[in-house]
Amino acid sequence: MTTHLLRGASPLGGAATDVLLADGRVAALGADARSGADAGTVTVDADGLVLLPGLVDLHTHLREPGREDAETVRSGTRAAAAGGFTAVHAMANTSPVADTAGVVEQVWRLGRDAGWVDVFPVGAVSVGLAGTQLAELGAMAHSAARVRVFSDDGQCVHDPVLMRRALEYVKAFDGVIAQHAQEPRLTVGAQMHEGAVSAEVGLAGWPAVAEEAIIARDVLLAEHVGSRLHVCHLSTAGSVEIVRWAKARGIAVTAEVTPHHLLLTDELARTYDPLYKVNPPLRTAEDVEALREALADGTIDIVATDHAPHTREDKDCEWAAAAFGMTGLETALPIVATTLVETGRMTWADVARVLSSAPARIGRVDTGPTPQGRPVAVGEPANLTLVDPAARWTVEPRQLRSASTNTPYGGRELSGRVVATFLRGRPTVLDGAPVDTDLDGTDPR
Ligand SMILES: NC(=O)N[C@@H](CC(=O)O)C(=O)O
Repeated sequence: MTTHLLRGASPLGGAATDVLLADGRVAALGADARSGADAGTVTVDADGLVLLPGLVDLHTHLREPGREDAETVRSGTRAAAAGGFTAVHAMANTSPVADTAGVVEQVWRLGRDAGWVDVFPVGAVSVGLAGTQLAELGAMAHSAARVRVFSDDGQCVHDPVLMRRALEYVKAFDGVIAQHAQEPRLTVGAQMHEGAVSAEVGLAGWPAVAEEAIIARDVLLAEHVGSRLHVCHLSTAGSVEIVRWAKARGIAVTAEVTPHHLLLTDELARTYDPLYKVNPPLRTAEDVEALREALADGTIDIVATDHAPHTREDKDCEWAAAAFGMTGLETALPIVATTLVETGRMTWADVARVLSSAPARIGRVDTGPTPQGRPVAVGEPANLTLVDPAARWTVEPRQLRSASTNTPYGGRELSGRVVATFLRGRPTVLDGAPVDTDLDGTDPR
């Protein structure tokens, strides 16, 4: 395998050094890296670039099997690599649902064959996401896909008995239940955040309490059974308060926030453009500020994209008829850089934590056959991302690599750009573009 020398890279934004990648690992740093290079080594000019551990997404919708018109494992993971990711967890709301060992193994194999990032399938909690009968959690955990994260995402596990059983069951293999916190009876027909804007624009509201009531119940359930709970996409200031309380009490809860909930507000619903329709909904500026603060102070553990690609037919229609969701893999890091690093509230080391080491740890993929989210250190797998922190760029939806174009950021200027991504020492992205020819040369679109 070709060796690479990253010249003048700044690991986690620290002092510049040279980094040698050989045999899939970080082989040497500094002067040792230079002396370890040989005639066949490819040099990458990393002057002024921040070197991060490869990003790990705990919440990606890849749509395969079933909705390959919106995204395939191949197209979604290529977009992920372009966004600096070396691993994604693929959500279970596919068709068929990933609720058996067979389906999770299929998704895992598709990911391995595509070769862009490691794909770790998420298993459904309930059969068919129907919320009534526990899925084959053990069979999925012991399959080749080694599932550790279970979620009915898109649906809430609203039955407290089922949730309790799921929390108890996954303890046997150190799994975690990732809850989509949405009380269904409080959100029947809901279209957007319930508040002043929903009243003005006349769309059915989705109260903050519908999220907060489930989180409050679930942290208490997790405490009661002594199991791990992960809360997906926190969107309200009240949710932050509950998670803060639960952590102070020693409950084993972790939480994520999406890039869009760190940046966008319900004011955008005034456009009636379904690009801004998402589950959970965009909230108020006060909620956005509480989420930023909670990410910076560690109450929220990670940023997860909730990349939710949808076809033009499913998004280019009137608001009430449109699907919930927005793409996010290629804009996640720049949004964190723009909202939190550029403003001095987080360092690049913090970014490495919230977008790599912490999600890998929660998903239990920091160990095992293909460890992710490891430190940038000699001997560790060379899953790495080079970022230009000074780059400013304007999002052009057609230039993004997802098979779907439902990004809410078109025309928006962001800071920070992924220049290169390495998966076990092999470049998947160079000069900001996916390295198609090193793989099998096919363009998924
Ligand atoms: N996050 C979203 O808005 N959409 C998700 C599922 C969901 O509804 O949570 C999707 O799969 O499209």
